Order: sequence, then structure tokens, then C-alpha cells
Amino acid sequence: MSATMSRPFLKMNGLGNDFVVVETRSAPFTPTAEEVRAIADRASGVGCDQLIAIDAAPNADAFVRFWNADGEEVSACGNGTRCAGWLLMQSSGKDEVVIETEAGRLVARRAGERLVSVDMGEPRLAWEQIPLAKAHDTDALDVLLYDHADLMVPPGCVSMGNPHVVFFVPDIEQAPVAEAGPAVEKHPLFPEHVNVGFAQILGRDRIRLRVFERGAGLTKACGTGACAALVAAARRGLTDRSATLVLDGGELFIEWGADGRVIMTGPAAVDFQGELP
Ligand SMILES: N[C@@H](CCC[C@H](N)C(=O)O)C(=O)O
Repeated sequence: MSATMSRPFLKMNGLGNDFVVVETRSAPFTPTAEEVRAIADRASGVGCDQLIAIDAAPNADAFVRFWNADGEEVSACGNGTRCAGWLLMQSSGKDEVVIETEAGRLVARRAGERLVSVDMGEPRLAWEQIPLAKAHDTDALDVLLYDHADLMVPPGCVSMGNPHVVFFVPDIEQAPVAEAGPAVEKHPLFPEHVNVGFAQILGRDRIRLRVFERGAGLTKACGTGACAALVAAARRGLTDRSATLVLDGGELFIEWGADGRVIMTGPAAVDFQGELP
């Protein structure tokens, strides 16, 4: 595995959504899909939901790339961006860093003890931006994606630089996450596939959320999924424009500001370090 030979990594997590993070400023890093899958494999590799590379960038503190556990490179990862932001702030002593990603230029700021806020930019809400295969109302999707009594309320679609569909369910414990997640992820309406959120509204400022992630399956938390759920709920008038998102791994605070930008605040943690084989 020449691309990854003797390369140090940090194992990190944001609310249990876990990452292998490599710093690539000293040596280029272009892993194949097979190499990513080997690293992400929990039985034989390091094990993670996403692989993250922190590259040098001429006009920012870093350019950050993300790969799902299935080997596909993706544009956005909210929890991963907080982790990368934390590392960049720790190593530079700055309280704010600029991170370029495929999805856009993001700003991460210190927000407390091991807490990081990321300005995730504006959600993209047009059907072409999700993207959907054809024109539909993204606020309340008039398509039956999965036939189940708990999924009859029309879901919302939001892109946070990556595609999300959010079902509003009456009881998260009863929601068919494991069954519907894989089917909806690859539904033909989503040409780039989709991250599938299941949200129970607990109050105007509180949402319980589980996310079946595209290319990674059910994770303990999904940062972009939390942003998408808040935007989808607020658009429908189900919540206010800021809320605490309760994920399996803990809580994120999400605010959709009057300027249209979504701010995500939550923890970033280092678990251990090692060397890729
Ligand atoms: N865990 C991430 C999202 C990672 C990418 C996603 N699975 C996709 O394919 O778009 C997050 O915290 O946002």
C-alpha cells in the first residue's frame, strides 16, 4: 500500500462518528478506494466511518478531503470538519481557521473546552442542488421512497454540500432505520445517492436524530445530517431556526442564522495515534 506506507495518523471522533486523520503536507496522499476500505475496515484495518486528509492550501489554513468507509471521496463532513479545525487550531495556536473543502470555504472557531463551531455555509435547497433526478418540491417530497407507516409524512431534502433526505417520524425508537436506510440511500431519485436522516421533533428547539450515512451506514452522529435536519424542520415550521440535535453519540447545537448560514457547534476529540501499515 504505497500511498499510505508508514504514514502517521490520528484517530479522532466527533460524537462517536470516527475518523482516521492524516496530515499530508509533507507527503502527497492519494489512496485508492481499495486502500480506503482497508483502512476503514473495523475487523482488519484501523476502523473508521470516514478517512480525512489535511492538505496544504495556498489561501486557507488547509484543504481537507473526506472519504466514506466504502472508498468513495465525498465533498462534506461536518463532524470531520470540526475535528480538522480542532487540530489546525491546536497546532497553530489560532482561535479561528479557514478550511477549504470540495463543498466550499468553511470557518472553524473555538467555542469552549474542546468545542468547535463551524460555519457550514448556506444550505442548498433547489432540486438540482440536492441533486434529485427530476424536479420535485424539496420542502415536502411528494414521492414514496419507502413503504412504511412511520415514513408517510413527506420527507425534506437539503444539501449541505452533500445530499440529505430527512424523514420526520413519530417515534425514533420505532423508526425503520436499518431497513429503510439502505434502500433510500440508493433510491433512483438520488443520482449521487443520499444520506438518510430520521428525525423526531421533541420540541421547537430539540430534535432527536439518527442518520444512515451514504457510504458508511448508521453512524453515532452525522454533522451535516444534523444541519440538514434542522433546516428541513425549520423550513416546515416544525422547529425554530436553532435547536439542539440529540444524536446517538451526543448533542450538537445547530443554528440557521438570519443571514442564511448554518452554524454547527459540538465537540472534537482525539482517541489515539498510530501508523498506517
Ligand atoms: N459523518 C459526516 C458525513 C460524511 C459524508 C457522508 N456520509 C456523505 O456521503 O455525504 C458528517 O459528520 O457530516
